[in-house]
Amino acid sequence: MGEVDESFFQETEHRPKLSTIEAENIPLIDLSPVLTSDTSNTSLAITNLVAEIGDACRNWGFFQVINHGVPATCRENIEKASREFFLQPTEEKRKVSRDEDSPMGFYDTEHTKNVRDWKEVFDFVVENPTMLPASHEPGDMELKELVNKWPQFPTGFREACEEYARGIEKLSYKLLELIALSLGLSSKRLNSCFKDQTSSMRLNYYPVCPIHHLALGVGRHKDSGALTVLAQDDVGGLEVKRKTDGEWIQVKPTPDAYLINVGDIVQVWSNDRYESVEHRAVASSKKERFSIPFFFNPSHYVMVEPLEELTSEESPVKYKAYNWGKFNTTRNLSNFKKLNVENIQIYHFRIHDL
Ligand SMILES: O=C(O)CCC(=O)C(=O)O
Ligand SMILES: [Fe+2]
Repeated sequence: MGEVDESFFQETEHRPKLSTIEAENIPLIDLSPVLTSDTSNTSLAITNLVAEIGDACRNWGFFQVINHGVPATCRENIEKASREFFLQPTEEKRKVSRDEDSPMGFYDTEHTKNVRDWKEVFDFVVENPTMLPASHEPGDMELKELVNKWPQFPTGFREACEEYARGIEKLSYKLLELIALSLGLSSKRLNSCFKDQTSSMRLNYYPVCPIHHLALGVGRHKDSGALTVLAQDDVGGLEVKRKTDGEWIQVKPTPDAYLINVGDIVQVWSNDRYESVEHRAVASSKKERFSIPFFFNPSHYVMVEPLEELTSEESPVKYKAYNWGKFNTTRNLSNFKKLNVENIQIYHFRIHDL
């Protein structure tokens, strides 16, 4: 990481608090009922599980899952590969640097809400290549291919990433189906939106931070996709904005669990029944931290809008339809540089005169 400069400094109101509130941890949900049967099963265990997921999505927007079916070795392999990759000298990592034309790979100057994050990342797409709009201009129909850039070292890095991605993708479909059921939809109602998925994965490395009281590992934000499945190590640092009072709550890491949050797309599909909740990661002055989010995202051509089944005269449509690919491409522009404009957000598509 380069010299400490003011681009890392959060505005006073967004700086981390020195003491965080001890609160109950966010819900921990046992997925074993869907390990042994599929989501079309109507057993009492599945009905109860669906109700738990619905409550967690409504009350927190976040939950943790255990007995999720992802083999422990998959996670161990990618965690080891990630650690070995980031602990290499910067010039080695820069061999797979991302840039505007080829946005997958290594990056250490990301900004969230125009403030630099205290982290390094490595990004890859789950389908290689992935198609996305070439530009954010609404009239431009040209597509571009996102292609992964794999480092030569550590050996086995690519295999570990690809194997883990397949395991988490399977879990993501299960979660999508459970969330659909919890909204009163059929379990497979949303699956076709992911036919040409634009899902991506990120390896996050948060180095020890000497200015942890001024900077954040990742600044406050909401995830713009459908679902995020996060593996965090045992250091901790992720904070979630509690819906009841707006306080930042630390998510205590649970061994072998994945942390799930619904993103903006689920908020729009559900017509605000489930909200995408703001979160951030504090940086530690003592320990480096690693995390791995999987961003489960639909095909670029999906028009995101409230689902017909969830709107009615009593629950009128709250969002205008938007094209996911264009939204994503516009959002990604701001990750590369400090912009003087506000980032695109779903509330720009909100219908105000209800
Ligand atoms: O590292 C974490 O705990 C959170 C990362 C995150 O929120 C993100 O990359 O979107
Ligand atoms: Fe996030």
